[in-house]
Amino acid sequence: MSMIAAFYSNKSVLITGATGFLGKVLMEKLFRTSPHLKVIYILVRPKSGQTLQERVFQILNSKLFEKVKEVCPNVHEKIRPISADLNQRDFAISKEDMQELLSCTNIIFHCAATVRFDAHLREAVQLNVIATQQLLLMASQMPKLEAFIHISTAFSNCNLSHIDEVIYPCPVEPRKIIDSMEWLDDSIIDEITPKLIGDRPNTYTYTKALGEMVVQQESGNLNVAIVRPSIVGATWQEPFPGWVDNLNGPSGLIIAAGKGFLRSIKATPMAVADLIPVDTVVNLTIAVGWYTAVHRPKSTLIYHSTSGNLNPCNWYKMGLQVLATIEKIPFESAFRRPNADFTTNNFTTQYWNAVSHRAPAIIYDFYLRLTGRKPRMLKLMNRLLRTISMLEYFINHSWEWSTNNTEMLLSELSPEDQRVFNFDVRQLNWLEYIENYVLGVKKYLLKEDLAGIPKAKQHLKRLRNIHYLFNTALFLIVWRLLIARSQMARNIWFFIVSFCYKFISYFRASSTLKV
Ligand SMILES: CCCCCCCCCCCCCCCCCCCCCCCCCCCC(=O)SCCNC(=O)CCNC(=O)[C@H](O)C(C)(C)COP(=O)(O)OP(=O)(O)OC[C@H]1O[C@@H](n2cnc3c(N)ncnc32)[C@H](O)[C@@H]1OP(=O)(O)O
Ligand SMILES: NC(=O)C1=CN([C@@H]2O[C@H](COP(=O)(O)OP(=O)(O)OC[C@H]3O[C@@H](n4cnc5c(N)ncnc54)[C@H](OP(=O)(O)O)[C@@H]3O)[C@@H](O)[C@H]2O)C=CC1
Repeated sequence: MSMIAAFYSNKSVLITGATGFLGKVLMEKLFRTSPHLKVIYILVRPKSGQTLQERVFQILNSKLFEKVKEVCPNVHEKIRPISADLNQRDFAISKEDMQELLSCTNIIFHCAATVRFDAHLREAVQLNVIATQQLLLMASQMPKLEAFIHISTAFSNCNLSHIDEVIYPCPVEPRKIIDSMEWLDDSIIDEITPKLIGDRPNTYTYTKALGEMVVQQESGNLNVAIVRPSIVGATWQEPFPGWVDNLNGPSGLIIAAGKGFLRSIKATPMAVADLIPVDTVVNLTIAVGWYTAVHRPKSTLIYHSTSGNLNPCNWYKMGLQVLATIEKIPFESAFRRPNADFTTNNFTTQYWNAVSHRAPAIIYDFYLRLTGRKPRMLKLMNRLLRTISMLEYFINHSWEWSTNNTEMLLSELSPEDQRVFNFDVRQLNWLEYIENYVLGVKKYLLKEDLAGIPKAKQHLKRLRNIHYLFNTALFLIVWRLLIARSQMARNIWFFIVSFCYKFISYFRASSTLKV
C-alpha cells in the first residue's frame, strides 16, 4: 500500500492554478492514486465566456481525466470550484467560501502564476508575489493546515550558473517592490524594470524569485516547501505518454518546426536541455506535500525538479530526435517541409531569419494577394520570431542544479511509493520520451488524427516538388540575367556547355570503339 496515497485519503486539498498545465495533471494524479481524498478545492476565475462549472466540466471531460473516472467515478463530486481571482483583494472569494476554505483545508498546492515572459512588471508582481503573500496570510488562518507547497521555477535564479536548493535574496526586498507598485505609474515601472530584473532575462523569472523570498519571509510557523521545476514538458508515463495542452516551453517550437515555419533557431547545441516531464514534477510535488506534512522539516526545504545533473540531454540530441519523429509522423498541412537547424551566432541567425523565415512568408503573402486572399504569413512569422527571441536565452545557457533534497526524498520513499510516485529521472529514455512528446503534440495539441499521416506525407512530397521547381526556376532566372549582363558569366557558360559537349562526345566515341 502506498503511504503517500494513504496520507491523502480523507484530506481536503486546495489547489491554485488547477486549470493550468501542471495543475490539471496534479489534480488528476491525486484523484487517481487517492480516490478516497475528501475534496479538492480549486480557485478558478470565469474565463472566455465560460462559467466555473463549465470550465470544470471541460477539464473532467477531457482525455486527461478518462482513467480517473474508472477508479474514482464520483470525481465530479469531489472537486469544489471556488470563484476566485488572484489579482483581487482576498481573491474576491465570497465570505462563505472563505470560511469553508479556512476551516477545512489540510494541504495547499500553490501553482497559479503568470508564466508569460513579456508580462508587465506590475502584472507579474501582482500574481507571482502579492497573490503568494495573500495566500500565505490565508494559510496562517487555517487551523487544519498541514503543508503549504509553493511551485516556483528552477529559473528563478537563472542569473547564476550553479544553483543550490536554497533561496537566493534579490537586492530589493519584495515588500518594497510590492509597496512601490501601489504608487508608481506604468511608465515609471517600465523605466525601472530593466534595473530591477538586472541580469535575469524577464519579469517572470524575477518575480518568481521574489515570490520565493515572500514564502521564506512570511510563512511564519507554517510547514512550507518549494518545488522548482525546470522546463516542464509533456507527460512521460501518466496517465499516458505525451499528453500536453499548451504551447509553452518546447511545445510551440515543436509545432513551428513540424509545420515548416521554424527553419533555424539560435542555440548552443551542446548545452543541457533541462526538460522535465510534467508527471515527474507532479509526483515529486505530491511526495513533497506528504513529506512536509508528516516529517515537518525544521526549515523550508527546496526541491529541484530538474533532469540535467542526473540524466542530461543536450539541445542537439533533442532537436535531432524532434526532426526524426516529425519525418516519421508528419504534421498535416505544413507550410514548408520541416527542415530546421541550429545557428550559433547573431550574423547567421539574422541571415537565416531573412532568407528562411521572412522571404518565404513575403512570397506566400504575395501569392495570397494574387489569389484575392488576405496576406497573413509575414505577421505570423514575425510573431514566431518574437517568441523565439524570448525563448533563446534558455537554449543558449547551461545551468547546474543540485538535487540533494530531491534525492533525499526519493530515498525516504517506500519501494511502492517510488513506483507510484516515480520522480527518478535517471529512468527516463530521452529518445522514447521525445518521440512520444512529438506524437502527443500532434494528437492532443493539434488534434490531428493518425489516419491522416499518408495524406500529410503526400503533402510533403508536393512541397518538395514545389521546392525543387522553385529553386530551379530561381537559378535559371538569375543565370539568365547574369548572362545578359556579364561577359565573364557568358564565358563561364560557354565553357561549361562546351565541356559537357566534349564529355558526351568522348563517351559516345569510346562506347562505339568497344563495340
Ligand atoms: C544537422 C542537424 C541539426 C539538428 C538540429 C535540429 C534543430 C531543430 C529544431 C527543432 C525544434 C525543436 C524544438 C526543441 C528545441 C527548442 C526548445 C526550446 C524551448 C525553450 C523553452 C524555454 C522555456 C523556459 C523556461 C522557464 C520555465 C518556466 O518556468 S515558465 C513556463 C514557460 N513559459 C513559457 O514558455 C511562456 C512563453 N510564452 C510567452 O511568454 C508568450 O506566449 C510570448 C511572449 C512568447 C508570446 O506572446 P504573445 O502576446 O505574442 O501572444 P500569445 O497568445 O501568447 O502567443 C502568440 C503566438 O505565439 C505562439 N506561441 C506562444 N508560445 C509559443 C511557443 N513557446 N513556441 C512557439 N509559438 C508560441 C502562439 O501560438 C501564438 O501564435 P498565433 O496565434 O499563430 O500568432
Ligand atoms: N510550464 C513550465 O514550463 C513551468 C512552470 N513552472 C511553474 O509551474 C506553475 C504552473 O505553471 P503552468 O501550469 O505551466 O502554467 P499555466 O499558465 O498553464 O497555468 C497558470 C494557472 O494560473 C492560473 N491563474 C493565472 N492568473 C490567475 C488569476 N488572476 N486568478 C486565478 N488563477 C489564475 C491560471 O488560470 P486560468 O486558467 O484562469 O488562466 C492557470 O490555472 C507556475 O507556478 C509556474 O511558474 C515552473 C517551471 C516551468
